[in-house]
Amino acid sequence: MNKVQLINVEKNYNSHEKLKIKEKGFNLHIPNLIIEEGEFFGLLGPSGCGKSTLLKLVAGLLEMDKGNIYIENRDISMVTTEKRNIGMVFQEPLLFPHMTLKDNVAFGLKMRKVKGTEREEEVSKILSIVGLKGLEKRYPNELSGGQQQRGAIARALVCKPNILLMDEPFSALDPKLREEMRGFIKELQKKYNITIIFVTHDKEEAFSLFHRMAIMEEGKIVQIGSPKELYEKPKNMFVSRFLGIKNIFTGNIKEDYFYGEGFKLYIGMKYRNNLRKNLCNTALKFEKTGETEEASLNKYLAIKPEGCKVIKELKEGFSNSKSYNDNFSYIHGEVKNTTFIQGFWHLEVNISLKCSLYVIQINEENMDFSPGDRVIVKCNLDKIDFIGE
Ligand SMILES: Nc1ncnc2c1ncn2[C@@H]1O[C@H](COP(=O)(O)OP(=O)(O)OP(=O)(O)O)[C@@H](O)[C@H]1O
Repeated sequence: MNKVQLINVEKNYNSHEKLKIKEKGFNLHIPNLIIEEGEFFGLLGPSGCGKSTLLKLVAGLLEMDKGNIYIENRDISMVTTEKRNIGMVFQEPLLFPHMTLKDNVAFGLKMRKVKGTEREEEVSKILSIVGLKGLEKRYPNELSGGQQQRGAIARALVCKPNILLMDEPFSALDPKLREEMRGFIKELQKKYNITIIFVTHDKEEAFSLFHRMAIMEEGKIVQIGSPKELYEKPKNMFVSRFLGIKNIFTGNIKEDYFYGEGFKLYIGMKYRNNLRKNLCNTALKFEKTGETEEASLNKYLAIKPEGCKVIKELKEGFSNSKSYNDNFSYIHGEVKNTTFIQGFWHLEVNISLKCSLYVIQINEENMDFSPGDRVIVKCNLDKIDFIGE
């Protein structure tokens, strides 16, 4: 079921009278965004791309210039914030300092005129759900950062909101607590099937939490998908860079090879497999120059670190970049850096004077690596792709 839908929503800060005429305005435009019931949905993007603006529009804290917002198929565009029944959690817990935790959590219910005993029951229930039972009488300054944020979550959930909006709720916490809180919200979301829209610019947070996420740039959604989909098929260089996807090389395709800066990689099978046809509409721009299409292509080649395997070069005469069977390509290199993390090698291999390839592979017996080792990198052609600009 559609829980939230935004249709043709626009917010233009140009019309903000405080902005000087010459100042470049900001324009948010969301043609159509659907968030499903029980979905943990992320809004991701660099600072200033409009994540909080989008959240505020859903909450009714900002007025739209155009468009409609629906919650459970009801147009709430003209409905006030209080009547939208939305829970909100911000970066700072924003608990009232002069109230106990219990009173803070009860506040929303009191405003809704929920009677004493029912209120007590609801507050007690939600405090035990967020793991704060026993701390009812404490004031915010007597709670840790994580406890305060749990208090803020309890306060947002106690009125049984339609949706929970969270704007970088854990970014002020230290790394250990942040991880703990991520685990906590993930479990809570799953257990109670809460629909959450969560703003972050932290990739790690995004990959560990969201069912789906939207990557935003300058007020627009560039790509939507599950973290896995976005990692495997980033739409363009902006998404790839933002997600920190490694091993992206510029170069040209000619015949069965990709020519990067100082290296070449056999991509025959991948190329023949109609990849070119699939990408024509999205990524690759074929210039009609009269030359062969292949020669005139300027492309970004992405090689997934986990799709490669580094093998020690034992014998001479291994011809560079030749495929021994159709689904792999081989490239010579020299190990530049090695890091061993919990059973995995993270290797940086120089494949030319200008380019290095980052590889992640499981540790195997007799497979120790050191900087300076001559190696062969075996690339799985299923794990290479081309990306549009
Ligand atoms: N009230 C306002 N008046 C004018 N411009 C504004 C206003 N609020 C935000 N902006 C501008 O709109 C753009 C989007 O802001 P927004 O806070 O939505 O970004 P964000 O993606 O949430 O950023 P961050 O990650 O830094 O919180 C920014 O360029 C910002 O300067």
